[in-house]
Amino acid sequence: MSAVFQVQNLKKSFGGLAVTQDVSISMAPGDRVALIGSNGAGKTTFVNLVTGHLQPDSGKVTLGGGDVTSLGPTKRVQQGLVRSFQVTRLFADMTPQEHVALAVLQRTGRARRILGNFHAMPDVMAEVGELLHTLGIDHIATRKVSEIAYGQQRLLEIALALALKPKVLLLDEPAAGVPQSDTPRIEAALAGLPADLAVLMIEHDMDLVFRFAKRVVVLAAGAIIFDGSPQDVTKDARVREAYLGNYANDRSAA
Ligand SMILES: Nc1ncnc2c1ncn2[C@@H]1O[C@H](COP(=O)(O)OP(=O)(O)OP(=O)(O)O)[C@@H](O)[C@H]1O
Repeated sequence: MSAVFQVQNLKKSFGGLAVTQDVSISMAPGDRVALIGSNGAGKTTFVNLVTGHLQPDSGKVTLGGGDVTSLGPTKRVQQGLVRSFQVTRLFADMTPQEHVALAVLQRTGRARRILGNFHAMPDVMAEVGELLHTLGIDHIATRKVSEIAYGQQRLLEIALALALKPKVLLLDEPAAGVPQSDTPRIEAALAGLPADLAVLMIEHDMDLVFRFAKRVVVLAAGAIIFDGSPQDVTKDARVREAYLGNYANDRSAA
């Protein structure tokens, strides 16, 4: 299938430090890719280059075949490249329903009529209901964010990203900070993401990576050292040395 998202030969240095070194990744609709790497490997910088929060020194980012390298974050979102919102950007006094309604209104160019009467807009209410249902948080739709569990807030982040109808979704550690007892809910939500959406997930939890990803990309010192199947990643000598170490040994012993 042809690529919906491509990064070609991306480079970025901070002073003398090359943080992104000739990185190329291509994703097709429906891809489920995990980006892993140790602390300081360059994952956050890579995501910021992709979203437009940072400009590369050289290289190209294309979305649906169009070059978006010189576009800022807002334009990239409008074209379908969406990063999940962060819990820190949720409003404590607003409900999940209001958050998602606002995102839908924004996407459909009706944000000026903010919240006032979205209850009277059947299309908005239907979409909000469906999204909250997809993420398994419809039962807390009208509670304040300050009253819902952290794991539910993280699911709301994903609902907000989906409300923008992305073609490519970047998920930044969706299970980080979520109690172990709630991670199955996050995994179920991830399993229910739209089949044609390309998803790139940055994640440290290797169990989640192996359950979610069909492909794993490993960054080390700003460069891609592996891009392949989850089965092969644990066998790769460079990956074991740079990152997986004990995890790979445990899995092969199991
Ligand atoms: N604005 C900046 N100025 C200078 N150096 C930076 C800047 N941003 C990141 N770096 C450096 O670039 C390297 C990669 O950082 P980055 O945050 O991208 O890694 P990471 O893989 O996301 O790490 P973590 O998992 O800890 O978030 C680090 O050595 C970091 O100190």
